[in-house]
Amino acid sequence: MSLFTVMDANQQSEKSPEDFRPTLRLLLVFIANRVMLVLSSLTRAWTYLTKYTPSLTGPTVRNVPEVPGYPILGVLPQMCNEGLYSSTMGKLFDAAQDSGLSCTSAGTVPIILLRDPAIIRQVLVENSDSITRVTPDGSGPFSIMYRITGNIAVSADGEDWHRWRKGFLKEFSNPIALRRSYDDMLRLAKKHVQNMIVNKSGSDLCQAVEGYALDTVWSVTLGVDNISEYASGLLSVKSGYDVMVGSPSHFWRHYIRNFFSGKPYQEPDHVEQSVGDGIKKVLRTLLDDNVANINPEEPLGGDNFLRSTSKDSGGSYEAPITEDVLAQALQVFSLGHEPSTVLLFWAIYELSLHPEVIEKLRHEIRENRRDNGDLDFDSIRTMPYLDAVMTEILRLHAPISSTSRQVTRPIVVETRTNDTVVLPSGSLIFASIYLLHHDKQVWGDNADEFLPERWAGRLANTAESRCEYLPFLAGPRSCPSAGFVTLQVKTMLAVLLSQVDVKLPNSSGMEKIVDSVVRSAKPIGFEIHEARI
Ligand code: HEM
Repeated sequence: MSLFTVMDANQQSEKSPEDFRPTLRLLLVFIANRVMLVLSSLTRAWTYLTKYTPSLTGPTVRNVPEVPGYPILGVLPQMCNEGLYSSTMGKLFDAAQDSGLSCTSAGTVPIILLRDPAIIRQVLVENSDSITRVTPDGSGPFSIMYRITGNIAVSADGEDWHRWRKGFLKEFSNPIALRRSYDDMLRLAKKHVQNMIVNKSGSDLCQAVEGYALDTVWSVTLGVDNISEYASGLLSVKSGYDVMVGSPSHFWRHYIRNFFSGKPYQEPDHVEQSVGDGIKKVLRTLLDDNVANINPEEPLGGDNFLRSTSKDSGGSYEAPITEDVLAQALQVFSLGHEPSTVLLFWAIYELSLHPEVIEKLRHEIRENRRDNGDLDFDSIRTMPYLDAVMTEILRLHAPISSTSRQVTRPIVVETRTNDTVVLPSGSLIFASIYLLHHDKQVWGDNADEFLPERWAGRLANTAESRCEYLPFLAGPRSCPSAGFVTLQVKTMLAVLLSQVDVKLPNSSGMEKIVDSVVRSAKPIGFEIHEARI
């Protein structure tokens, strides 16, 4: 019976004081129970606070300009997502104008923004062993991804990371492997452009190019080239994952969920657990359905990334899907097609605004194509204007807008104003790739303009090693698939430009949003007009 059962007035008047005793006892037990719950919650809150926030006095970093802290950053999702990326990052970036870096705090954790390329280099490249994406106790800026997917190349350190990274470099960057994948890439680009021609128009350009990005990456990964035709399960678990990984306010939601369920901070909360289970289930089905392609002892079928991973990690005919195969498949799931999709979207968008660039590209394609109309692997990799266009699109529209790390050992850096600064252990460092690529101090007054010509006589590699240009980051933790992505996007652009004009009738005043990647806030419709060049 509930304590608060409503009784009518007559019934009550017939009760003697004795009758109320059991109810009174129950009430006292209930109150004592609540008091205990509040006390234990407060104790747990205090333990959490003192454990995960090193001091409660609010940090500052000596010799670094400060902007006001955001002690409850992220409690309100909207405030956090917009606050961090547009407002907070912008303020930090402005404050770093003279010295090249600036700081604020979230709660009591120092947050340091690196603006100057030379300082970014000192931290990300020269001190790469004093920073991490995920600390051994499971915190750090990539901890959400880590709790959902478990250890994969992007979150791992040590032996696992070495082995997994090597696998990616071999299959997604090595020129011999890229040459091998090019014919499939070209065939898939033609297939997807043909679909666009047949459909004539569509309401969402991003969705239209996503199929190509998915098919090409899984063709190299698993040796199947029509994954986009049965990818609805994959895409729906992916969208839940992207929202979570790209949202800084998720840190707080996770903190609150685990706090109330009494779980340690490092463990996945129930929402993360269910997203992670969903991803693993969909991927497992995909791998099981294509197990012959992974089997290292299967005589038929060509090489692919997961088959060679199985071979290298002791897979057999009976058990081809090893732990390494699962980890690498999860990594491809996590980063494999979304950034390339938005990159293709931004490339088509930018070209639609610049017919003069299309003309120059078409001229270069005509000069280099073979008799059958196709560009061969060597030409597409070395055509200078296509390369400049690609580099400029990656500068203006870097799909991954920022990077962050936790400092594990104090790092000493020299500022632009020749001060020496110590970045304390435990602080979070950020570099905004988006703002760096639009920084007038680095790129001049025309930094916001799409100008492939700026790359004439300027090497992307040099800009990258100076940390002025970081679409794929630089240093030991840079993207190991940059070679693949560049070829993938160039191939699609070359096929599109050879066959069609793409018009985007409603794209003016486009707004961007930032979650795990930078994308258009609204779907952008398109029209396809055949064009023979
Ligand atoms: C346009 C497409 C892509 C862009 C712009 C891109 C960019 C990046 C960036 C900026 C990072 C560093 C992230 C950070 O530390 O904050 C990264 C890491 C990584 N990317 Fe990519 N990426 C792309 C596509 C891919 C693809 C297709 C794959 C796999 C098939 C991939 C696999 C990885 C891996 C494994 C890492 C971690 C590397 C390590 O820690 O050693 N990326 N990527």
